[in-house]
Amino acid sequence: MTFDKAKKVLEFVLLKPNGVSTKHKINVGFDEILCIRSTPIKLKKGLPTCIGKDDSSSDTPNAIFIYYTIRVNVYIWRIREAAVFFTTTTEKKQWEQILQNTLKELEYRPKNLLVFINPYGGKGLAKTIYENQVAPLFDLAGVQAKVLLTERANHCYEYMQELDPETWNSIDGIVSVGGDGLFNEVLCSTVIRAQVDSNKDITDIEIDSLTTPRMRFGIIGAGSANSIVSTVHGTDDCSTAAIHIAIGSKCAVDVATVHEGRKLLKVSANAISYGWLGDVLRDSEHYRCMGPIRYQWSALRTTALHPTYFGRVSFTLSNQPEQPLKFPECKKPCEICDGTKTDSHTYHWQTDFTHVICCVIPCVSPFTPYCLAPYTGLGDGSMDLAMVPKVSRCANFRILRKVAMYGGKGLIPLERDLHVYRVSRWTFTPGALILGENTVEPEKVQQGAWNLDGEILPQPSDKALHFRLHPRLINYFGRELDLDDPRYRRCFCCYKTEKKKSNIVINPIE
Ligand SMILES: Nc1ncnc2c1ncn2[C@@H]1O[C@H](COP(=O)(O)OP(=O)(O)OP(=O)(O)O)[C@@H](O)[C@H]1O
Repeated sequence: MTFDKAKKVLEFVLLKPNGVSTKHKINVGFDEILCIRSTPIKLKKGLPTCIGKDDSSSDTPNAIFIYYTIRVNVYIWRIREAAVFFTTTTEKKQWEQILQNTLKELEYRPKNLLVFINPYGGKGLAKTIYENQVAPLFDLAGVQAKVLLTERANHCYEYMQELDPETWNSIDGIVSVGGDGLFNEVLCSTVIRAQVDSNKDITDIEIDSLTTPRMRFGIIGAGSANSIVSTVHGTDDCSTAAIHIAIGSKCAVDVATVHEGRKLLKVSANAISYGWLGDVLRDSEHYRCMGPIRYQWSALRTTALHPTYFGRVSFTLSNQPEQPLKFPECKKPCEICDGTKTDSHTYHWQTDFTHVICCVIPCVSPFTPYCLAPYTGLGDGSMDLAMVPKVSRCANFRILRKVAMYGGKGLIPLERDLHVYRVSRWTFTPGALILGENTVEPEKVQQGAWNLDGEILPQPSDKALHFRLHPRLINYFGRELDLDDPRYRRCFCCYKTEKKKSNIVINPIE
């Protein structure tokens, strides 16, 4: 074993009985080492089963056991053991001390975590998943975790708002064991508190920038959709997520804030949608007793009902194009086209919409395994806004089927009804507000509901909603994937045409 202190890398070379080195060697970076122990643990399929106390007085006085993480395939991470034997106990102790000290010096390793478990999320297995698959890894890495079982909706939001400053400042990471809804509570609460602590007014949509919370976020996917965790790691495998938390992986993620005038409604790090997707979520709430299958049932019902909503989407592109964009015409009368009203955004489109979908991150979920927004990234400083005007039931079904089976990527060249833009902020003005002065009964204009990271938000008939992106606002326990790694190229056509990141395509649209 050789230790490169400058690069913080261990090189293991397997020796022949005569001391000559073989070709078998591996390099292990310290940021991939979970722990170093005097006593071994039992691993089953790359995961710890029985840990036991690390006691140097046990029967392996001349050995140390190094547990490091490996990527077993494109998505899944597991643990491996390297047992190193020394000729004397003194030599072993010297090595052990040097390695343990180097491990302690790693600045990104979390020491204190706050863990929220929603015992009723998804299939109700969150607590079991935490105890069996997550806690042993945290124990191995020596991470202290304070665990709280949520008792009601908003419990963890309130808990974090009321946390005393000393505890708040000692937390290195917040882990939610549940679905996207629980994570959204954690996200909103942390982002809001970070702004209060730094005297920033988060309700002001024009604010220069928000303060990045000092703690990182982690999700153990124990909910129904687990979209955010699947997007970050390319999988919702709980042990993979736990390994990234334990070794302190770090990546920055974009976040959007949702405003109604001077009121902050939500903070989102996933997908915001109006029309069909919002209605599916609203309808699915009536069928919670069916479990995760309720989404498929409500999708069928909503497709049959086929709602469309009149409104105006105005937006500002994240990068100005060289040539002005061409748009389909607005549904008349449009006050902005007529010149009777001005708009703070560069572009607008007023029509009847079947879908308005904004993705802050690519959005991998069981229903969109190939990404809803394949051309956006986790922390690329932009969100993708997709609009589909009123289309027939058949056309809508075709669009949904293509997204589910091939992802959003295949849809863009094929569907002329789909309009996608890379934006930094946008506004939705509901039909009733536009028609206010021109209709006798604006309240009779139908309003849909928003699906905000899997939570329902009804669209008020008399207020516009504003959305603003805050690039790389939060840090997540995950890795920026190496796009040039050949393992991401899964088939010949992908290899030839583009770089693949799990199932997320990175090349932006030119
Ligand atoms: N103990 C609890 N009882 C009831 N609701 C809770 C509890 N804890 C959290 N919640 C709320 O339940 C909602 C859904 O939780 P979560 O996301 O964990 O599970 P889910 O069933 O997978 O939902 P989703 O459909 O959002 O994925 C969250 O908005 C959260 O605020």
